[in-house]
Amino acid sequence: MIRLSCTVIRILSNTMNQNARIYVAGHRGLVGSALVRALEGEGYTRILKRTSVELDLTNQAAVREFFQRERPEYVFLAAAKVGGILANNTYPAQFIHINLAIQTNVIHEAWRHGVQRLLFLGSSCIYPRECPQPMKEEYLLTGPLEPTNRPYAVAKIAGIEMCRAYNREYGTRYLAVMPTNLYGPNDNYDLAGSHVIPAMIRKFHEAKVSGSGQVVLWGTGSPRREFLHVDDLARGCVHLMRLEGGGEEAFLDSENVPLINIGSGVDQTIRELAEMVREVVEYTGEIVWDADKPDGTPRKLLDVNKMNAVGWQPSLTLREGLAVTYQDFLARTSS
Ligand SMILES: NC(=O)C1=CN([C@@H]2O[C@H](COP(=O)(O)OP(=O)(O)OC[C@H]3O[C@@H](n4cnc5c(N)ncnc54)[C@H](OP(=O)(O)O)[C@@H]3O)[C@@H](O)[C@H]2O)C=CC1
Ligand SMILES: C[C@H]1O[C@H](OP(=O)(O)OP(=O)(O)OC[C@H]2O[C@@H](n3cnc4c(=O)[nH]c(N)nc43)[C@H](O)[C@@H]2O)[C@@H](O)[C@@H](O)C1=O
Repeated sequence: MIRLSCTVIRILSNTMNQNARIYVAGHRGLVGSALVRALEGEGYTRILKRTSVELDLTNQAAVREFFQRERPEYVFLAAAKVGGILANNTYPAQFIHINLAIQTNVIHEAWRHGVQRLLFLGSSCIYPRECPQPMKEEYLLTGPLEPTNRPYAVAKIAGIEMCRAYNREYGTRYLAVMPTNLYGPNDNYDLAGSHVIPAMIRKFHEAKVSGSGQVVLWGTGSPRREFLHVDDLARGCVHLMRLEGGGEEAFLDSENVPLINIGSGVDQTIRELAEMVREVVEYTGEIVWDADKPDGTPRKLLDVNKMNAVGWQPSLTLREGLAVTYQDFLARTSS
């Protein structure tokens, strides 16, 4: 796979100076922690962080007070209620309520306190269930959504619309980035709430250690998914945040909407993924498919031409990413 072109990035990236006050909302999560690694790796030192206990982003008064006191100049909005297919399907009210509350409070208070640049993280589930593949940004709102995550997707679409509306009415330059399914360090390995990759890593690893001859996976294994290592996503997000005139036009649509997909551009079936994870973990037992569990969207492959056009490419293949993620899982579970 082509390695990230640092030269292109440096040419376009000369804003967001290293003393800028940058708020990473959700800094302990999969995405937020990767954003902090990427920013620190680029020399940023004034990164504002709050846990959900220190600052509950569903509390509007607390969010207002935080922005008033800390005055961030840039905001990465990676705090959200997040989960895999089962969690989304089991807690639809929480997924719509908490996400609408967090993003409404953060986007609005960011604007009220003069933040010109905010990056909102959406998800590839915003596109219609039966979307033409690969999914282009312009396919948003062209068909019915996948029922297992519709409340979450509707909240994310509202977030995109807020960025669009604030940009139009108030002249901000907010970005809405739609990542494909992600994985990497600090992922959620709780089997009831997790996405498929951490679930497979944990299930295969525990079966290997216990000597169990069988691992049960969900659905039919036939849906297709695209995956991106979270460090590649984070570098892409930092890159986008730093673009100024000359780079940004490349991904604005006819209404100047800064909606941009980010993914690897490659997908595979869940069954193929299972074989890859099994190999990485070195598990030799049988895989059983529980068809009573939902499959979800049949296929989710993003069109990533816009992202590639602004000089970003992923650096890790899925197999490489799975290998480093399993090593990270081992390091964390053995300590
Ligand atoms: N994981 C994935 O595959 C994908 C994720 N995304 C998007 O990326 C973003 C980040 O997801 P991800 O990192 O995976 O999620 P995680 O669950 O790993 O992290 C979410 C973070 O949000 C914070 N948070 C949740 N509720 C609140 C609250 N009420 N107040 C303050 N903070 C809160 C948590 O903080 P704390 O730890 O302090 O409790 C947590 O660290 C989300 O917008 C998600 O939709 C998009 C596509 C795929
Ligand atoms: C990021 C994305 O994530 C969610 O959508 P999803 O892509 O369907 O998520 P998932 O990772 O949970 O499953 C992918 C596929 O894998 C299958 N699968 C097999 N075995 C296990 C398993 O053991 N656990 C899980 N979770 N899935 C399994 C599972 O049945 C499905 O077919 C939404 O939250 C959505 O809102 C969203 O944005």
